[in-house]
Amino acid sequence: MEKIIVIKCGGSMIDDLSDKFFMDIKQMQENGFKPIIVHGGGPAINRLLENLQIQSEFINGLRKTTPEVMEVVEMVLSGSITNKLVRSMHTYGISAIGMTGSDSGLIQAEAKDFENLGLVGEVTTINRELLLKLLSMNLIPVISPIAISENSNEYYNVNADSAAAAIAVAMSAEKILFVTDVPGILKDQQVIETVSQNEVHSLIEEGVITGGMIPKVLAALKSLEGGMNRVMIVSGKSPLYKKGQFIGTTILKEQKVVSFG
Ligand SMILES: Nc1ncnc2c1ncn2[C@@H]1O[C@H](COP(=O)(O)OP(=O)(O)O)[C@@H](O)[C@H]1O
Ligand SMILES: CC(=O)N[C@@H](CCC(=O)OP(=O)(O)O)C(=O)O
Repeated sequence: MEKIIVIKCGGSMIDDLSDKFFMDIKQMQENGFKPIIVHGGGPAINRLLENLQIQSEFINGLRKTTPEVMEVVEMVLSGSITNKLVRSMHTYGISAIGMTGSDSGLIQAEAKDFENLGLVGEVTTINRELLLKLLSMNLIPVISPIAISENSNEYYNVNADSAAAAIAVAMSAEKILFVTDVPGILKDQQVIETVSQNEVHSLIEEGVITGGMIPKVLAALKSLEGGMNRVMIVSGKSPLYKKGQFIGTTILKEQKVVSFG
């Protein structure tokens, strides 16, 4: 099996990705890893909506998506950000191919809660074969989290963290990295190096994890439940790894205590 690594690039630092970030991706490929990039773009969507004077609101970290908002979401994610990222990768000599999740049913979804959230999608299926084919050609897929319904009649806005988690699980990836604008989960301004599933829930309840970090850690937990073993939150503003180790917060599966006798 290929050593697939899913890298979710958050919109929070997509314009500030360091040279080292791209060089690290190249290095991963040279070390035999097959990266798949899934990107977000929340802040850029906010800016264009504001310029167009279109109101939008977040409910539990998810953008309520009317058809009008959806047009802007697609324009920014698939029209602008995917292409920019692919061009940057080419500048560093990395062969990448930009795709939206609705290409060839790459990400299929259904409405999460149409009444309250409109066109927000929950992933149901990933076109695994398509991604495997692209990876076998040594291309890095750069995916925007727009999904399509099973009957292709509807398209959906999927939170990029959940899209990345669904892809990592479907591809049986070795690792998923949530690349964001902070060096990991912070508590009292210090990075927490490792945290268990239960501790994550406590950190949310205590109000340590808030805002955009909530959908990220929930997606991280979902990927652990889906069978992933290595889940990390790392910064895109600094090198991804040092001395062969990724730098950031590792979210660990709860260890089951087995008692004998
Ligand atoms: N405990 C925490 N540790 C680190 N960041 C946190 C925490 N709680 C909330 N955050 C916020 O989460 C943000 C990252 O989420 P978000 O802005 O959605 O990023 P992205 O666009 O990369 O997905 C950080 O910039 C920070 O403001
Ligand atoms: C449903 C939903 O909220 N979709 C997100 C998709 C982009 C995203 O997730 O971007 P970040 O990674 O920068 O947060 C949105 O509309 O902002």
